[in-house]
Amino acid sequence: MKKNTLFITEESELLEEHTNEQINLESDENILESKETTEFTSPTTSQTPSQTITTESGITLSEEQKTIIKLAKDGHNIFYTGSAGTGKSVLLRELIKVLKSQHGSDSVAVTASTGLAACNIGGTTVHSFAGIGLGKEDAERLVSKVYKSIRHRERWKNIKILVIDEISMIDSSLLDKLDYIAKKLRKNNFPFGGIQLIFCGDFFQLPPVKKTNDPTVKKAFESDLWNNAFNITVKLENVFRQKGDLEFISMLEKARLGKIDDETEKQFKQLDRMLDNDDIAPAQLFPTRKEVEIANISQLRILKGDIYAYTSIDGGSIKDPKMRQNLLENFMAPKVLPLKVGAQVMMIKNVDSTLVNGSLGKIVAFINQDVYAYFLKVILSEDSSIVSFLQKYQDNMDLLKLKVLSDPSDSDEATVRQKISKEMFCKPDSGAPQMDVDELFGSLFSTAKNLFPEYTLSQENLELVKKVFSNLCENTKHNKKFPLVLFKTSDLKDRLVLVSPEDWSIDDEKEKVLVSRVQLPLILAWALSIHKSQGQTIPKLQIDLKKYLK
Ligand SMILES: Nc1ncnc2c1ncn2[C@@H]1O[C@H](COP(=O)(O)OP(=O)(O)OP(=O)(O)O)[C@@H](O)[C@H]1O
Repeated sequence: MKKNTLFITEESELLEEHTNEQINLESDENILESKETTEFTSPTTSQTPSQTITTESGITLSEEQKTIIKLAKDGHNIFYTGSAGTGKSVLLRELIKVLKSQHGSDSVAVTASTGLAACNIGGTTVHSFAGIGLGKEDAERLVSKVYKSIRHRERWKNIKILVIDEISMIDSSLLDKLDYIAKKLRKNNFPFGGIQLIFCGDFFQLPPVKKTNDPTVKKAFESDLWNNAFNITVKLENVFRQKGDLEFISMLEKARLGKIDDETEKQFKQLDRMLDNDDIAPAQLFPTRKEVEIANISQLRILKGDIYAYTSIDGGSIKDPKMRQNLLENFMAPKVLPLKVGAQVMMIKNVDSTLVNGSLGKIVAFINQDVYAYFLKVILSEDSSIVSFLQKYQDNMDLLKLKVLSDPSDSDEATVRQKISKEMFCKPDSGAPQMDVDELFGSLFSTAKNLFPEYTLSQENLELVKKVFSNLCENTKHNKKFPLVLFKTSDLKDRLVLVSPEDWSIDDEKEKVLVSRVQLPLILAWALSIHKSQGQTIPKLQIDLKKYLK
């Protein structure tokens, strides 16, 4: 098998120990390692300008990013890495798009080591894709488990490419088990039964999760598979996140390598300052879930007003409480989500290209879907059309009813279960805190005014709108209220969204739901765990580095 290594740096020392001759060190220069072949050209030395690739979100890919796309299209197994902010995720999203259009959607399995990382690239967890449940059994048992599920068996047989993001969080034994399953099911002894592999991640970031200090947990590159599978390793060099700030990039690189000298330490200490606390407060990072919870709840307490707590609807066939609890903890969404007007929250699903998993926002109000539909219609109407709209609306209050739940004609078991759980979640809630109607009206319309400065209503129409609004609030006061959130989207615009519930589930190999949860796709976000922050571009951050600096 050909071995090529692009952009080798100190990081490779770590890999090298475990990969014998396969990864060649070339620490001084970022040039193509060409001992065995010169088939590929290093992006930095490329003489021929290649075609521009612009992603859906308008990013123009760099030469090094484009080279990886070319290598992937040519069918190579690739592991690509790079420090934080080098555009690994941006590249991966584009790669997935290109490979799907080349091979067809069903041929490309898009996975990641954790649910959050998977959500970032529109995929599933490796465990869920593979049909191995928790994957604790030995390889032989896992093969027979997967074999029993037609869906998973067929999936393994039919895919041509397997993408795994955040590979640093997968341990070597799981990777070797997956390799074994693929070989057996595909009756093919090539690595992963001949499936093309695209792995991405940074081994200097989070390691595999282990419950105790288990010394047997090894990193993915220590697996048997790694040695045999990868003929290309690429390290992205260009840091985009802190683009232009070469000094800061160099400080981060030293921290990443654990080589902080006195000068760098001084520079880090100089960053200790108050940040602007305008619309979004800096998110604080903590290592444990408990610390995150304490920090968020104490911020919530500072806000005035009542707490609106959303309790999830959980289902699934597993009855053993401990096992159930363990599985439910895999979901990002908490059992109880306490919120207040003014609370800082994070979206935990990808809604579209700008409102994504990781978008931060603030709660403006809690309103029901009827009030929201009315509010939207009013702020999107011209002053001149308001009177006729109000007339029609009062004649037929159903005019604006939002269709939130899925169509009942979708009748497979999972859809029905999801629909019933969502309906339960949305059922009238007479105990919910009631907001003063004048105050609510004022807050909604001042938010609208900030979003659409040109929006105007004559005093007379404003009175009419308010009267209908008050009646509507009174008539629907027991309807379930949802948080109306003003998000900062990834293109740095403000966007107002009424957040409705989502469904998460873990299935077994026969597609039976083991555990499921319906909850709002939000978490409190003044404080975040280091795990949840992995892979996200957070605009403002506060970190306690005392433990790490002298
Ligand atoms: N070619 C590019 N040109 C300009 N900006 C880019 C490019 N590629 C990525 N970016 C920007 O750089 C930032 C970091 O990108 P991305 O999240 O993909 O990096 P990453 O390597 O996955 O980081 P992490 O390891 O922290 O997850 C994002 O804001 C992204 O929009």
